[in-house]
Amino acid sequence: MKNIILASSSPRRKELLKRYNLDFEIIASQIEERVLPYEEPVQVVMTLAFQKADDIAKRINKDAIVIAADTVVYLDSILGKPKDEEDAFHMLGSLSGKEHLVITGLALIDTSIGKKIVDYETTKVKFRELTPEKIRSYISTGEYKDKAGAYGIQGYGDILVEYIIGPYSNVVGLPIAKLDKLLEKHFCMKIL
Ligand SMILES: Cc1cn([C@H]2C[C@H](O)[C@@H](COP(=O)(O)OP(=O)(O)OP(=O)(O)O)O2)c(=O)[nH]c1=O
Repeated sequence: MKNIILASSSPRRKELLKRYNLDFEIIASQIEERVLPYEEPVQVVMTLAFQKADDIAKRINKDAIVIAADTVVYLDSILGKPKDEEDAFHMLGSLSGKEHLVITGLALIDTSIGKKIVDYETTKVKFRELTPEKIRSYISTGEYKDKAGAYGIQGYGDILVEYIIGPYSNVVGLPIAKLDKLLEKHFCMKIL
């Protein structure tokens, strides 16, 4: 069995991967996540996921498969993590009553042979019409922090969502089915 390294500081990614039949180590990448305004969201998440995986692949001195991901919310423009409560208020207000996309880039690097695979997954999420009171109540839970689009569907944020089309784990930050497919196809490995 190959060594697996999850290059992530995200507790959500760790929890999603821990459910499966896979021993892995966590080493968070230190890259500065810079989004250029003219880039397409798919390009952005794949580039950032690759930079995270590559950062760790270059720093470790052993054979391993390094897995990294990057998630953004997209509605006319890219919504990353909110800077503060006001930013979260504006983000959630702009998502109210509309469909948006959650896009996660996934990067896998096998350091033993230098193989690099980058892909992405998309999930459509429709929000309810949200009153300013509802948005404020949600923000007061504190769960908006550190999450793309200022919500977490896995927590109180579920109350904001009317429906989703596509994989749930992708919204939480690690598209498990896509990861399994890529591992199977390119690295002859399964996570279940
Ligand atoms: C939309 C949404 C995002 N998120 C999270 C997933 C990601 O952790 C975060 C997006 O930030 P990312 O920059 O993708 O990841 P991160 O900084 O948390 O972790 P790392 O780069 O070290 O891997 O938003 C949820 O947890 N639930 C949701 O419903």
